[in-house]
Amino acid sequence: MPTVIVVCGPTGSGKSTLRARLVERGAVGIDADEVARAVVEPGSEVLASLVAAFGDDICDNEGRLRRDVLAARAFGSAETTALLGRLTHPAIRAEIEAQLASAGDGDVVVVEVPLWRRADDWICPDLVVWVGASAERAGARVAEEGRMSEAELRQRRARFDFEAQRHEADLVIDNDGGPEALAKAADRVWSLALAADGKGHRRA
Ligand SMILES: CC(C)(COP(=O)(O)OP(=O)(O)OC[C@H]1O[C@@H](n2cnc3c(N)ncnc32)[C@H](O)[C@@H]1O)[C@@H](O)C(=O)NCCC(=O)NCCS
Ligand SMILES: Nc1ncnc2c1ncn2[C@@H]1O[C@H](COP(=O)(O)OP(=O)(O)OP(=O)(O)O)[C@@H](O)[C@H]1O
Repeated sequence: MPTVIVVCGPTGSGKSTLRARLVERGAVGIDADEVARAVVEPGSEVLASLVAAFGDDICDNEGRLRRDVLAARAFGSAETTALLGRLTHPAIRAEIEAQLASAGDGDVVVVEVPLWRRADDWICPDLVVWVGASAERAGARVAEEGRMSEAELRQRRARFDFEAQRHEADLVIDNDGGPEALAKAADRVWSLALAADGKGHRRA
């Protein structure tokens, strides 16, 4: 059995950076956002179902998803947000489960999955790590990267209950410090993962 770490937390908090630090220490990395992009490639069944639900104009002339258009339409209400999840999450989960199933005994697999909740009842990790950074700090970092403004980051964070997610985590990392502090936190996660040795919360 591999040891599975879930890394979750708000937009721009440092999840990918922590995942990268863990991969440097020997973990196998999985990024749910990357999987989520793969399942809506042109010609995919998931994209066809999204077009049927949200309209033809969520795609451009080449049949590629216009993410901003879908986001504007889907995140407008709780009902359409839930519909988006029903149409996309099964395929995302199936692909992540397949990648987990192909991991070897003794591997440490780190799954970065922003929207994970224990009640969703999938993955069954040995260790759940929540990475948080203040909206000011995370906003400054992503704005410097040119990825989004602080206002957009706040808007994205408001779409999901990250506080409830934080309360469910085994380990909470405050990533308002610098890269050295995050590297130390990665060392701590790594030693907890090695101690868990695939015998954590997961069901048989
Ligand atoms: C609608 C999409 C195409 C918009 O893409 P876009 O690149 O503009 O935004 P992005 O994916 O970065 O999402 C931004 C943030 O919105 C929030 N968010 C995304 N999906 C959801 C959701 N179903 N429910 C609540 N919040 C969500 C998260 O905070 C996320 O970090 C995209 O969010 C999507 O495909 N969502 C459905 C799949 C999903 O839930 N992905 C999230 C991780 S697996
Ligand atoms: N401890 C840190 N010190 C300085 N910069 C950091 C630190 N942690 C993360 N960053 C920077 O903050 C930005 C956001 O980090 P990252 O991409 O890891 O967040 P994320 O949670 O994966 O974001 P998203 O939710 O969009 O996937 C990046 O530019 C990253 O280099």
